[in-house]
Amino acid sequence: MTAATGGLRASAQATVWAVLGGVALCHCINDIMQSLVSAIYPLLEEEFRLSYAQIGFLTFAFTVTASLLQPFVGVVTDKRPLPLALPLGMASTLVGIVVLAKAPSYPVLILGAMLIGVGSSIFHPEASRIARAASGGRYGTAQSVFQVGGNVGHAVGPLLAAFIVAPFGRPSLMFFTIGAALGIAILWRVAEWHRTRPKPAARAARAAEGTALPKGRVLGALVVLGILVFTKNAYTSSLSSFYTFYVIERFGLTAQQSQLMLFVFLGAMALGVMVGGPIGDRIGPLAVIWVSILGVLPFTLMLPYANLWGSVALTLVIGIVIASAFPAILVFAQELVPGRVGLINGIFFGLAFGMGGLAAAALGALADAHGIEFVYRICAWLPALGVLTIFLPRGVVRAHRAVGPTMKLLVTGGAGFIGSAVVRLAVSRGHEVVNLDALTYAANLANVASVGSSPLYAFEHADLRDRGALDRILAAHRPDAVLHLAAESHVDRSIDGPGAFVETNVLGTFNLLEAARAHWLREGRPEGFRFHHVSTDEVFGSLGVAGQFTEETPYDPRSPYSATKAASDHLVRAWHETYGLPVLLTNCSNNYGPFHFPEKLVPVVILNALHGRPIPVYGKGENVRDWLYVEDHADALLTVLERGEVGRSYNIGGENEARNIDLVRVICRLLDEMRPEGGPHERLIAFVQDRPGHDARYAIDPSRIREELGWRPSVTLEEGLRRTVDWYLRNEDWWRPLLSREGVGQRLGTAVEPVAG
Ligand SMILES: Cc1cn([C@H]2C[C@H](O)[C@@H](COP(=O)(O)OP(=O)(O)O[C@H]3O[C@H](C)C(=O)[C@H](O)[C@H]3O)O2)c(=O)[nH]c1=O
Repeated sequence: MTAATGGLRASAQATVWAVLGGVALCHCINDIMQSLVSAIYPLLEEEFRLSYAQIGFLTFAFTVTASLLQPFVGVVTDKRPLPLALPLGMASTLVGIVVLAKAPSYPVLILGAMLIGVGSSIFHPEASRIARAASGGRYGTAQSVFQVGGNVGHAVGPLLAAFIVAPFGRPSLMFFTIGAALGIAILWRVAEWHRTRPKPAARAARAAEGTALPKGRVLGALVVLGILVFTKNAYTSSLSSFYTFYVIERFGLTAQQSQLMLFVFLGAMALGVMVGGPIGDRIGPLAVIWVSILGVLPFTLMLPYANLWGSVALTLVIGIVIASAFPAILVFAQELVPGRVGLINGIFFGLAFGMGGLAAAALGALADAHGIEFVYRICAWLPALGVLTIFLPRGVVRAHRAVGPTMKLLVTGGAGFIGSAVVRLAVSRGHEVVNLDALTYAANLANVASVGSSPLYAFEHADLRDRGALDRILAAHRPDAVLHLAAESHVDRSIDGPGAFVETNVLGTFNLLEAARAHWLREGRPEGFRFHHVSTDEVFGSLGVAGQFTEETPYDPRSPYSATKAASDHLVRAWHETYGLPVLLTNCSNNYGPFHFPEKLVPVVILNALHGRPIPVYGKGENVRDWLYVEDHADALLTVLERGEVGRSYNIGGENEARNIDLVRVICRLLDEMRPEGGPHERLIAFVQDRPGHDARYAIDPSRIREELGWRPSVTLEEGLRRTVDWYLRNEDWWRPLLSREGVGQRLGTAVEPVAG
């Protein structure tokens, strides 16, 4: 790999870290103020003679306000960014602190706590969303950085309380307002950045964020995650609310010493959230949730039996382990409901605060009745609820896991169907991506709107036939690899007008090879450079009833389209043999999935059925294709790019062979279930004139990629089609404008007379 390949480019990295650092700092200041609510409890108890129940209720007043407001803030921020949210949130917390410092009575104390709750509810969802938007796909790390700010704030709160509030009394809270004013100034800068960054239209962004699981499973998984948030927060918040009393009672500590003990606990939590996110980005958030929620149980059970120093050690471990779950829970939930990050943040922060407060109030009453130790024994068992993680769907987070070192990729055809899936996945894995696209009839920038504002993404409007433009773009961006997907791809169109296919697929690939070779030489032939040509299994011709295409199958293209792809494959191999250009080739089977342009079989069937129009099946529908879910294909392409052997080709198939007619029937049945209308959709099937030279059967032998690179498709055809149909049902905004594009909805590929000229 080149020197640049090992990490993100400096500029993008600096932007990411500057924004994340700013958000974390603001979070820290905000949460220092917030944590003072519980840190001054011993003082309040002394001054106002409060019972545990009243103290619990104070926490409840703070958290109930925060939890009820946060989902609303989340919904608003999904619709449009709120540049004032962060300063406003901080300002409200600030006023709450002043009220708390001056409060003459218990009811005014409650008012102060509620004002701090309002501040938190405005602050948290939006700050977390900014962190995610700036993260360049490392969502876990972004949540960790954001949350470590909060946890450091929570830990520093008791420390300040120990040395300032405890000796000098409540009015010293005013000191903190000065620090908070400083925080607002920094926040203003972050908010300014947020306001001025390019924003994709919210709807297009939602449409572009990929598929989701069936609604029932999403809901079930969200409920489980909600219970885990409850577990984590009821546990940590009730522990921290009563910690000071617990250690005072058990070990006879002073108020100051008890605050130091609280600092150990909250400081350990800061460490926990710091490590949870990056580890989650590596091994998957689900694994982190498992380890942390279940792993904390034995340590908690030991706590009531430990001596003072044993308690300090256990407190450290418990804090680290339990807090490492939180970034992972949040990232997992965000992945479940793509495009609704604000809402999910709102619900989860709301739940986190609300559950903690509810638990504190209830446990406060219990502590009055049965003693503080009893409360501990209840808390100890809460993490057992972590067993519910077995119900969480594993597939959701697979695509978002960072793999290998990051690179700067030039992706051609990144506004197309397969290209855009590669762009989205590559950005989500932290790669920098330059999307080069000519924006011809099948391209659509809405396909990449979800990454459009990422600092890792850039777009270049250029045509492969323009060699000058290719040289300029390669010199300007200096990519570590070229992933070449741009092509005219529709077999029917190649029958009606083969010229465009020869120009783009053959001459375009030739131009790109030459421009890439010049770039590679200019850069000093970097060892890690790759030119990856994405091709098709159609180059191998047509199979009979048995057999499969291997990488050794002789080329036998039979349509103008496949002939041009075969030609470009040969060019790429020749550039490797002759000039030593480090190339990779992949030949894939038929793709399907979200963002598929409505000229190919799967979207044609879905949309014609939805409109009650005839579903055209060529010939008798007995032709067989091997169906590959597009997001699996994108994953395979990045796998080959990262680990494939130079000069080698890899066949990528879905291990899902089906006759066209059977596939069409499955889609009809899915639509009967998901959008029942009139009668069964199968009634719309119409057998029409066959495609000239229609290849009978394609089937891929995927042994090489499976055995050498360990890649396999992740979804069955039934599951992939269900996701696809669901996506089209939910994304009319995306497909509706495409219906008026040239040739869509018409029968193509029957013009066998030569075109004049
Ligand atoms: C559009 C249409 C197609 N068909 C039949 C024709 C084929 O046997 C099968 C799939 O046709 P489609 O045009 O969607 O895809 P292929 O011709 O197999 O080619 C596709 O998969 C390969 C790997 C690529 O490399 C091509 O780029 C890609 O377009 O359904 C119908 O029966 N009715 C229709 O309305």
